[in-house]
Amino acid sequence: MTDMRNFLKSYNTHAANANNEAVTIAWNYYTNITKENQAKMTESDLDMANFTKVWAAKANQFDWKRSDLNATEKRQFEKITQLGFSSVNDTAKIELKSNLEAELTGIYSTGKVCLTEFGKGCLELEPGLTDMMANSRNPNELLAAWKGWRDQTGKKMRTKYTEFVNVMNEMIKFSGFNDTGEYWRSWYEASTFESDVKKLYNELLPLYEQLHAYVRHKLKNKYGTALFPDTGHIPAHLLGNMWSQSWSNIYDLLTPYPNAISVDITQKMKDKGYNVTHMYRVAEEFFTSIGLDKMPTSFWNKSMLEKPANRDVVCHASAWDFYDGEDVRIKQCTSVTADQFLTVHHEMGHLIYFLAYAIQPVIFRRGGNPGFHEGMADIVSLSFQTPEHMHAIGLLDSIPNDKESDINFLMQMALEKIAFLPFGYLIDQWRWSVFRRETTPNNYNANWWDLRCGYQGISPPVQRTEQDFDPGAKYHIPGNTPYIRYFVSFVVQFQWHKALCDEIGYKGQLHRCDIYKNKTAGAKLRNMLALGSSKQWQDAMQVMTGGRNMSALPIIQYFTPLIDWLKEQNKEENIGWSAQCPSNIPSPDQTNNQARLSVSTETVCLIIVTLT
Ligand SMILES: C[C@H](N[C@H](C(=O)O)[C@@H]1CCCN1C(=O)[C@@H](N)CC(=O)O)C(=O)N1CCC[C@H]1C(=O)O
Ligand SMILES: [Zn+2]
Repeated sequence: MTDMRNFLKSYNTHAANANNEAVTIAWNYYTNITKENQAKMTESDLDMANFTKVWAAKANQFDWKRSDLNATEKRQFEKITQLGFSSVNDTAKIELKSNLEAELTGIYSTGKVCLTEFGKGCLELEPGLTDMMANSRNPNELLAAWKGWRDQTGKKMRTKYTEFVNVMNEMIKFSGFNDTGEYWRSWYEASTFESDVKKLYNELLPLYEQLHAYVRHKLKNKYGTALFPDTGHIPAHLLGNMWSQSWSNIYDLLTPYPNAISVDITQKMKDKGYNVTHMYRVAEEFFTSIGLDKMPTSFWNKSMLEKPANRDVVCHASAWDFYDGEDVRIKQCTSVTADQFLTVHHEMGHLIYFLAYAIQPVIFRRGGNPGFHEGMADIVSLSFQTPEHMHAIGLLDSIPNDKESDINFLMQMALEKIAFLPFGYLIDQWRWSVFRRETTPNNYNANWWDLRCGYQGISPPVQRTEQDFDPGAKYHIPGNTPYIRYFVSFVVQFQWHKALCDEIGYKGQLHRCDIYKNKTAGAKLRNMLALGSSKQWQDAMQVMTGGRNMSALPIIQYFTPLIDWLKEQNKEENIGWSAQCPSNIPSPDQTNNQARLSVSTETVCLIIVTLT
């Protein structure tokens, strides 16, 4: 027994060092994309795979399953002996997987789109193309950015991604999984996980359908019905976001009551002279106000909070744990916008989780499940965006209490949280089907768009073929980060928000609850966070909510006032869209002619005005 306990202590010390080394080498690549740093990361991946194998073999020398170790000690052995991709003995496969992932992430992170016909020069995704998708109201410009990004990223990844899927599936077989998707789903420790999320999606679909119908109606008013297919889909490039996953940036086209109060966080931040550092200080102050940790000094010295001028980096924001209980970092090409401010809170939420479970043995320094980590990253956003909180931090002059302003606020939240649900759900529906070989390279893109049209009710603004590889235009596909975690997060964060608001005795409407400065709320949250993955997530859920399962009821309760309003607005609307994508999608040259025509029309008008 003591030798097993000594083994666990020894593992813990070695694993902390091994993880710290591996994360540092990965950090060097992600903050400086070079062939040399990629090679070092591949070397490190080989070392990590070897470390995992060696220590799993040592662990299995003990008859730990039949020992009288306690449940938590046995759970440590169980996790130490889970080999994942490391079980394969063929180092060539480990190297291939590592290089493909680095190259795919590199293609994504260095993609540039030259929009000379719109006088924009060559733009990177952040901030150039992201800002354009958010702020342009010119459909031709939006189409050029939307198509250009897919041409410069996904289109260049198709062959590598096919290889990537094959090598991952070959490797994971050695750990007893049929395919990579089955391995990824095993992290949720529930044999019914796939049907559980499907059930949640169906419970939430009515909310999304109402929002979709309202937004489609408003966008038709703005852009004219000619752009919209008669199948009920919304063209993907009009929703303010490169992937149509969050619609907050087109709120100005959707405002329910323009004469009532709306919170324009971007403008307010600019008015108040916010800079990047201040955004992080404000986010940190939220967490400390509820009794959670402040950022260690090393965070400020070692993070990459702005895009460096002189080298290629992976700009997609991320949170990094260096497994020494103190060194936690954010890598983000931060700019002063509302979206970015939310991401700052998101990434810092991950860091708060890292710091809270640093008390755990290294093998347990993970979220209760990956969706829990994302839920913690987002939970503060439900308090932080309330008019109450905006007023508390000086971004709103007074707290509006009229019905119209309340609907305006709920609309803003729905454009962020309801709009996301089908997107969060479908990414891994596609990937799981690829790993299962139900989706194969000759229908990668067709199946992707079947899901995008079917679940999201959006359509491609220009014809797509199997020369394209649109999944590759979304970070998590080349970056190989599973995505169902975000769908889980968008459900559980509302369960936790309700639980925290109940705990602090809040009696108002859930969507106006702000846990800011409430130490009771922070203490309850910390109790769950500190568990890490030492317990099954259902136990952690019980700590937070008293129940053991995911539930759609809190998010439905939160948005009910808006859904009732939307049903009123949508009385004349055909709710929903056809399951298949529209058949009459314009071809690229048709859209080019449209673009030339619209530019020339503008020019002609200008000449007439000048001549008269
Ligand atoms: C902007 C955010 N970046 C991810 C995140 O923070 O989750 C990054 C990249 C992938 C994993 N990751 C991490 O930082 C992990 N190390 C966190 C952990 O430790 O588990 C992101 O991708 N988001 C936020 C909302 C929806 C989604 C999107 O933008 O589509
Ligand atoms: Zn996250």
